[in-house]
Amino acid sequence: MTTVIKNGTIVTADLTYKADVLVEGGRIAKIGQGLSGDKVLDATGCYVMPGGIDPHTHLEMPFMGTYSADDFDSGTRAALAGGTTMVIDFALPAPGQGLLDALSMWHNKSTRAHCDYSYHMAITWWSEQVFDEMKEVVDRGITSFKHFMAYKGALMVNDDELFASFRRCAELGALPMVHAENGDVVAELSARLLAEGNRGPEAHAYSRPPQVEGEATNRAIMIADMAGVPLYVVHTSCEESHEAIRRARMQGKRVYGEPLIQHLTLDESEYFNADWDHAARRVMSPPFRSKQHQDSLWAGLSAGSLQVVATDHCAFTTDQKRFGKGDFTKIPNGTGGLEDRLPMLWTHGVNTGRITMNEFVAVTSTNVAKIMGMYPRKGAVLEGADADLVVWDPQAEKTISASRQQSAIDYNVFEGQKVKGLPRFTLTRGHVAVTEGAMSSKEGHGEFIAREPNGPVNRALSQWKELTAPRPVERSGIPASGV
Ligand SMILES: NC(=O)NCCC(=O)O
Ligand SMILES: [Zn+2]
Ligand SMILES: [Zn+2]
Repeated sequence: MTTVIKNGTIVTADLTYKADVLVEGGRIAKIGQGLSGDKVLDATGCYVMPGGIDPHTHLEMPFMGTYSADDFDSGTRAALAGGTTMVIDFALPAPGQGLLDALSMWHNKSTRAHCDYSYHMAITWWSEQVFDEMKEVVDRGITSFKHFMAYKGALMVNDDELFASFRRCAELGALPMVHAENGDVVAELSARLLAEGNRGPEAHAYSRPPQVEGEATNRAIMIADMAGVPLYVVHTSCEESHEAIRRARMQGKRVYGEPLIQHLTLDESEYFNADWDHAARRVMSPPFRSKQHQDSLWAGLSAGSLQVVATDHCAFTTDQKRFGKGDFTKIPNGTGGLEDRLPMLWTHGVNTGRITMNEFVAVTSTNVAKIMGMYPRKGAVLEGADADLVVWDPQAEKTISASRQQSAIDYNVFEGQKVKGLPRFTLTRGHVAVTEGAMSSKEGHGEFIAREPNGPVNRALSQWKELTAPRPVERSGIPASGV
């Protein structure tokens, strides 16, 4: 059984051209003119692009005394509905729990996935066992390790643990990632705000100013540089953090920054809404920022100093958010966005001229696949690549509404936003999962994608670090060791 996508314009990270795409056995079999197949998908007036890859989701994640409400069933349905064909979630060992143990827990959850997936492994504590198991994790195709510099007393790791883990990542050809906020300062500010009677959701934003993010980003960059490893900074939300990344890249350091669609399009005024529920539903870390920070993030995407747009999809129901009534520190942190990332970015990015269509493909798919070690199997429209494709109708419009979403929660942070640019079809390894909003995805269709360590950037950086490593000076008559 073959499927042909006809009459569309292929848009990749670097090319735009008219051609048909033939899909067979879950892969792209041929790209060319006048192709035919058993089943025809009409792409007239549409762009044929690699499906989105969301590198940052938390599905059924145990967090702040509860579990995020979208699991691998509803979460990956939401992804496909919005043109995203792969998610990278986080396996999160409880402090003291082994990495391989956590991994099998996440493998159990993801059996329900409708689209392909991978994980990052979180380093939430440090020991010889963690050090040893990191190798096995990489051998099993999980090549990125996440570190929380915030959430003191829960997930946070300290600088000595960061340095040890980053060095281990360097040895293994893996990529360390950071949630960059100074957790000690956030804890102090939170306690002071509560003591002063600041108990509402707006205090969440007061407790996490841009400085805590800028400081932690810079610290992580310097630690990664000393460990000789590239670094990926998740949910970059402000100019202070972007500035640190930009500066590091200008100095030749290998650092990636990931803004979220929420930070690009929603601002801090949401927290001043008179409705407690409205504000609490938007509590996430880092919080939404001012317009000035948003402009910085958009500029970073067009300038190339920021490489990826994600969602950090970590959705909680209104009832879950209400755990924090009277104490903002107990509001579960996180927002949704999986179904809306591509339409919102197209509407506010491509339709406004802030980014090109090709840049859109790069930041939503191709750059993720390259950075995360799965290109060109994913993130490409090339013969032999997985047929994870979105046929994008730039004229299709809708108004975002929780009443029509796949996500399991009872609201949407983008409620009422009009978007122009939607999937006509979404294909996951050749299976047509979405047709003009109608779902035909299959629970359990999603497969785990093993990723490759030691990509070109890791190799180049370790070569450079080896070349410039400290060496003893040879002096005549004195052994170099100084003995
Ligand atoms: N971002 C957020 O508020 N929740 C999800 C966990 C995290 O990424 O920090
Ligand atoms: Zn985070
Ligand atoms: Zn996250």
